[in-house]
Amino acid sequence: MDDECVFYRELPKVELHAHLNGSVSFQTMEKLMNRKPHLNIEHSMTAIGKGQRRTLDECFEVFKVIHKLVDTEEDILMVSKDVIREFAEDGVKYLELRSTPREEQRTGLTKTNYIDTIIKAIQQCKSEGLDIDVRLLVAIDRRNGMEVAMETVKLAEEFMLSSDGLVVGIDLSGDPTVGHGKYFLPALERAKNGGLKLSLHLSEVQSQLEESELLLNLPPDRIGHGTFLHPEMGGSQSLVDKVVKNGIPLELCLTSNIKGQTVPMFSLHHFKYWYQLGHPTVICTDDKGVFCTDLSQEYQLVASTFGLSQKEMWKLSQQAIDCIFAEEAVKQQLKKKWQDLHPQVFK
Ligand SMILES: CC(C)=CCNc1ncnc2c1ncn2[C@@H]1O[C@H](COP(=O)(O)O)[C@@H](O)[C@H]1O
Ligand SMILES: [Zn+2]
Repeated sequence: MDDECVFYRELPKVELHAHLNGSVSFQTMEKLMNRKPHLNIEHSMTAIGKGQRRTLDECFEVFKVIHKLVDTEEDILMVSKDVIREFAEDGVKYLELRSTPREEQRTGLTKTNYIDTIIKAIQQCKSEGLDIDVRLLVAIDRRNGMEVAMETVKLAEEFMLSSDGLVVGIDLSGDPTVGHGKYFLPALERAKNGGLKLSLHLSEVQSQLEESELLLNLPPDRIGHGTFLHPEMGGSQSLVDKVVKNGIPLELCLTSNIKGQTVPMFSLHHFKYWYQLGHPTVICTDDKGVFCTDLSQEYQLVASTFGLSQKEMWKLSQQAIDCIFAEEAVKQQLKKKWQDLHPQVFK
């Protein structure tokens, strides 16, 4: 590893946009494939390698394959623990995982068990002494419609009350070309009123002005991607104004956007636009397994693409602490941790 790599790995980081089943590493995938050899699934079907690009449709096909491999409580426990360990090894000190609760008739998996198992994994990692604070966002997949969305919110509410602060919010994700955001407003409003934080995939693809306008009125607590919000990308000044006025942080995932072809090249990534505005942005991975990346690589990529210094990158990782969904006391603990680690990272 060269000095730059070492710096970005040692840099303490906050990861706020990581889909559990998109974050499964090559090594964990190997274990899953060995558990289910009859499925005949190969690595080329679950990840998009270096230099490769796929259409959005093709990317969403990948998740269907992964879901076949992860369909028992045992799988979910292993996947969750491996993903948490890998983020910890990469220098992530605070992680918000997100995942869509699934039921599988074949294996008897229920949505409640699904969430319970992820919580169990978080607790086990904690008791093993891993230096990472992990929280969970329960995800709504747009493909499943408004009724399932409402059920999901109710389930998340129950877990928010019973999980000792581990379940902190709701994510709206899934294929952005399916359905319309307006159908999810009642569920999202209920979540917000009940004390769940909202992170919404917004303007991930072009021509979603009306949907973005509606969803921004909630307003959400964070935005995933927001690729097409600003006027140069076919968005509008009114959308930008709403985001800025409400100080809504953006979760930005460079490799994901390049490999999913919503952004043509790194130098044209909307990180630049929002960073120049001085608006809070958080660098994230989205799906580190599918896109073959990790958070330290994403930080290094931002630094090299936009010519930011190590000091500026430190500031970015530190400012991400203010965007987390966990309570104020956790923010204070993390700020102290960053202070303590500073001399070691800049030795
Ligand atoms: C296609 C592409 C470029 C992916 C990146 N952008 C994404 N946009 C919207 N939803 C996503 C994305 N990546 C993952 N997800 C959601 O996360 C799920 C996988 O994680 P999980 O099963 O919820 O644990 C997917 O089925 C999908 O609902
Ligand atoms: Zn995402």
